[in-house]
Amino acid sequence: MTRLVLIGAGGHAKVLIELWRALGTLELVGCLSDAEGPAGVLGVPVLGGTELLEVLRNEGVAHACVAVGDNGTRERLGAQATALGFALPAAIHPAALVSPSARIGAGAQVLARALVAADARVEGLALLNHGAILDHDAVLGAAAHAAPGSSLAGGVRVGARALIGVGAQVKPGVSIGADAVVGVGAAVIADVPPGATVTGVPAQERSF
Ligand SMILES: CC(=O)SCCNC(=O)CCNC(=O)[C@H](O)C(C)(C)COP(=O)(O)OP(=O)(O)OC[C@H]1O[C@@H](n2cnc3c(N)ncnc32)[C@H](O)[C@@H]1OP(=O)(O)O
Repeated sequence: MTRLVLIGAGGHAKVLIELWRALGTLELVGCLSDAEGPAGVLGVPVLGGTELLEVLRNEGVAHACVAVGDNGTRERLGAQATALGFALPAAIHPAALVSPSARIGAGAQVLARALVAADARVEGLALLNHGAILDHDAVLGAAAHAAPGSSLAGGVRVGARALIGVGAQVKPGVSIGADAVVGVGAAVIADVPPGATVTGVPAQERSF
């Protein structure tokens, strides 16, 4: 069976271990983590830090999955793995609903109960978390994250590395800039500039 290394060993790694086990298509050889932590995650050994990526690649492990919630870190580690020659398969939970006309990029993650509707696009290393909705023609940008239960309506565009908080709602056609943050439970009814943080109903920009 094709072997895959998981980069990350925290909470998001647990979710992805269970996703890959549910799919049953790849063998998990272990997790890598640069942080101090336990020797294993849900029965998968932590082999060491990311310096082992090159060793594993040389041993013939050809697939990697970046199991890190932070968007910038996920993007950086994804680029590192790609540069070493790893393929980053999209992780799509068997209980997700993905339209046949949707497109899912390399290393993207679509978790259980998430919905990707007609002609929507999940770009590389983006994360559509549990129960999140990416409706028709919407785009979740590279390494962006739509948190659990968030809803991105038709034609919404989310820029690279943006975070849409848990349960947030975004009006049809709205654009969210790169690196923006939408707070938990916000209702976004107007475009959000790159790097801005918005909260509340209706969402308003505020500095933290
Ligand atoms: C599987 C998973 O867990 S995925 C997890 C995905 N992550 C998320 O959804 C988290 C999104 N992050 C948030 O919503 C955060 O609260 C942020 C980014 C908006 C603000 O975070 P912080 O800078 O840490 O703010 P902090 O908690 O210190 O609160 C600062 C102020 O903002 C208010 N505030 C914080 N979040 C919100 C919110 N979502 N809506 C309204 N007000 C908020 C606080 O009440 C506080 O108000 P005050 O200054 O009047 O007392």
